[in-house]
Amino acid sequence: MPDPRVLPFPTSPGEARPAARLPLTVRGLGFVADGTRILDGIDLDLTDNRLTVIMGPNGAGKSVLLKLLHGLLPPSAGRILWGGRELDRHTRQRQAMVFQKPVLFRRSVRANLQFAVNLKKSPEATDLLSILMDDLHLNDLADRPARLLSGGEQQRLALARALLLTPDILFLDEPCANLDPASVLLIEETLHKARAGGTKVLLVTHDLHQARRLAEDVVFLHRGRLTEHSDADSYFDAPASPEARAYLAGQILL
Ligand SMILES: Nc1ncnc2c1ncn2[C@@H]1O[C@H](COP(=O)(O)OP(=O)(O)OP(=O)(O)O)[C@@H](O)[C@H]1O
Repeated sequence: MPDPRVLPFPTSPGEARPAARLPLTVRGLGFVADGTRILDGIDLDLTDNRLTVIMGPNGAGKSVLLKLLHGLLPPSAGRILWGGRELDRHTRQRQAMVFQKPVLFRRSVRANLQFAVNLKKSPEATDLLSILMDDLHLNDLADRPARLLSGGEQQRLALARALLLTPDILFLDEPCANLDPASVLLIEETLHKARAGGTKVLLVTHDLHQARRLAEDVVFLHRGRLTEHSDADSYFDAPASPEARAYLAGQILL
């Protein structure tokens, strides 16, 4: 009997920390814009399937890092390897991204979701559609124009559409900013299920409560540099870097 809490992605049952389907290696990554160094010397290995939270003060470079990893910006220096290879069209198709401001088609909720189902062209996609519509409470909204939904409703739709692609990697950039607690809960429960189903989740959030609820490991950025990558327990209980300690204490970092 399949576990109804787990989305039916292909998975390796019984493994608490399975290897990521698409392991990431980053070496010496840098991004310069208009002569300003936004990211510098980033080294990072994400090789297992833990839910990784990326934290850091405003302007630290978190969104830029996600965009570089997803191929939305070109690096100025360094290398990003997915499964040992540079990002290509095939690898990109194994990734999905949810932005803080959802990017939706000017069509109904159902049409937005159907677009992703059609891309997958698999019989399982239709089953997954019905699970995600239930989980994210989208059934009553199905015929509404997506652009007229509230922020929380749009974000639930964006997450459902991303997960319909059954991505190996799911990037989320502050997906719960400005959402009410009920929407946050629905999104977090869905992320737990996606992670349990084998999707590697990389989430940017400023919400410490959310980070504590979700993170299994934490990457901390400060002024374009990666100062810490720790297990979540170590990060929250005894952060190794002075910058992360100050951030968690609510001090303004300059
Ligand atoms: N495409 C771009 N071209 C040039 N500069 C950019 C670009 N995107 C972001 N920046 C700059 O890079 C810096 C880091 O931006 P980024 O959005 O990654 O920060 P962040 O850590 O996500 O911050 P926040 O927590 O405020 O969302 C900022 O100073 C921003 O103005």
